[in-house]
Amino acid sequence: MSEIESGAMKKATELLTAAEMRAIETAAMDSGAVSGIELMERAGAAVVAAVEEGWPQLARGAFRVVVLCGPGNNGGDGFVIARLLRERGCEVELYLLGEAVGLPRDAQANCDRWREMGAVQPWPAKLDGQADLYVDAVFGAGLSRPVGERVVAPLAGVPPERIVAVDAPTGLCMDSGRVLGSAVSAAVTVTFHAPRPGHYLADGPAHCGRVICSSIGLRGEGPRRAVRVDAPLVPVLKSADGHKYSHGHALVLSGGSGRTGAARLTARGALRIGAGLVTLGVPGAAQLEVAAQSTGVMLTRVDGPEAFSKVLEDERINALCLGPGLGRDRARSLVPVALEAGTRRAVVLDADALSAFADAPDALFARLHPGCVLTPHGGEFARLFPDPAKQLAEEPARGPALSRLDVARAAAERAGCTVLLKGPDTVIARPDGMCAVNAARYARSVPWLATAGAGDVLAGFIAGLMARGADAFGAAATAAWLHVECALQFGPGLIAEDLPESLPAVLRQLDQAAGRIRAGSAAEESSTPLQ
Ligand SMILES: NC(=O)C1=CN([C@@H]2O[C@H](COP(=O)(O)OP(=O)(O)OC[C@H]3O[C@@H](n4cnc5c(N)ncnc54)[C@H](OP(=O)(O)O)[C@@H]3O)[C@@H](O)[C@H]2O)[C@@H](O)CC1
Ligand SMILES: [K+]
Repeated sequence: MSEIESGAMKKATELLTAAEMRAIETAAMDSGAVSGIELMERAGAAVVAAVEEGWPQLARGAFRVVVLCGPGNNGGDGFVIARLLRERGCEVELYLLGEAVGLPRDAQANCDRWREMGAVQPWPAKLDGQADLYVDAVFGAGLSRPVGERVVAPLAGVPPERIVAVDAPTGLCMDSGRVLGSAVSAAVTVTFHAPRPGHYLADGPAHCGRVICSSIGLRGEGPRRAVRVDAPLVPVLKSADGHKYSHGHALVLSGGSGRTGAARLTARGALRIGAGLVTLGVPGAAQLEVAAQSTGVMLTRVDGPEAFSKVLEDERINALCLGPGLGRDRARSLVPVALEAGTRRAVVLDADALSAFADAPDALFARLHPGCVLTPHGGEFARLFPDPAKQLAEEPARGPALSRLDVARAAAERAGCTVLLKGPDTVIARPDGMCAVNAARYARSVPWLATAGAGDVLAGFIAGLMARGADAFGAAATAAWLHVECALQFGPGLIAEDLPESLPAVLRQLDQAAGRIRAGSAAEESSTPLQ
């Protein structure tokens, strides 16, 4: 079920890095609100609750569990889980990586409690794979270096459907979703307080299975430097009193004859998302072709930079999109004109408008402003930002590993504008470091969105929202979220043309969900008992 159907309408969920989570835990403990041992007990209990839900056969008895504990507090959670499952009548075996001497204090205390009911066995070379459940409590937030084969070997032959991971599957970096050395793959990953970027980025989803985020009674929030997008961040439903010009005018620049399809998709996207007017800027030779294929979109002739400047004398044109099917030569001559108006005009640069500047990205960056959005896929990103891309491609030597958030942030700072780095884990970064992740993962997985022209529509969605007055970051994050919702709405077999056409159904659901919330609050208001 897509999240808009849930009616929850929460716009975004904070994603905490391991260090941010540690700071919240430490602050709570320092304030005296809770002790480390209490947090560990709650964490263990949360995992047991998830196990009871996911493995209902536990309640029927004769349930055999293997718990693998590491040398830190993740292992400490493992001792709690072992004890609680034993108390529920399970047959529990526990193995510890390393020696009990040297465990952190809270983990040590829980190790001692476990010893009153069971043995702590030395690390096995392999396991028989016959238990009903395996608990991976080896490493979590403290993963500091690549994991050796010896660590993951016991779980090597165990099917992921029988593994529950505590906080993260061992070997997965929670900040980046990257594997350090080797990593466990689990059916369920239970994390605490707030999800982490690594549950959504890179390899995270392939290793986590399903993510359950459980409260352990902490109240603190992090610095909100990264969020997962759960709903539109900017208004997408139109108010009743708008006029077409109050919804802006987007101009999409097209390539020449035979290459106008991409820009037409972009324009359609901008129109569907609610720009008041959308015009395609087309070279003379392609005018007939575009006129024959486009309805609802206006046409204007733009042969070169001079004609483009002339068209831009119309101040009502407040958002531009250049790149889809534009051709690199045309991009090189038109992009500087598009950026001349500075922050007065929103500018979305995609595809050819990015590749055209691969040899001289600094010339492009010098002209960009906070009203711009760059929408590179991985290859375009590497051409414009070779240094961060190269660092990201290197095998991580220590944890936490460099993440897609880190490189998108670096790119946004360098470019001085919003950067949307495409992928199933699309990252949108603002120059001040704020990031949003639009995760097409887990229940929002849409492999059929990898289709020609889908990116052109996304650029149109962004330009359309910016024409309507949205800020660059909010427009990009919202467009990315809606793009995935459209793909979910349509389902397999989707082609790019279907994306704009799926938008009305998505918007209708948002409208209905908003209506439900309004109706809900009205009901609450009127629920005072009658006198
Ligand atoms: N704080 C709290 O109150 C709460 C915390 N909670 C739980 O604690 C977890 C975080 O605990 P943590 O910080 O102790 O880290 P953890 O993941 O156990 O690993 C650290 C140990 O592993 C070692 N090590 C690392 N990588 C390695 C490698 N590749 N190969 C070999 N060794 C390696 C590392 O060694 P070192 O780097 O120090 O040399 C160190 O000994 C968190 O995920 C959550 O489950 C919950 O109970 C809620 C309350
Ligand atoms: K773990």
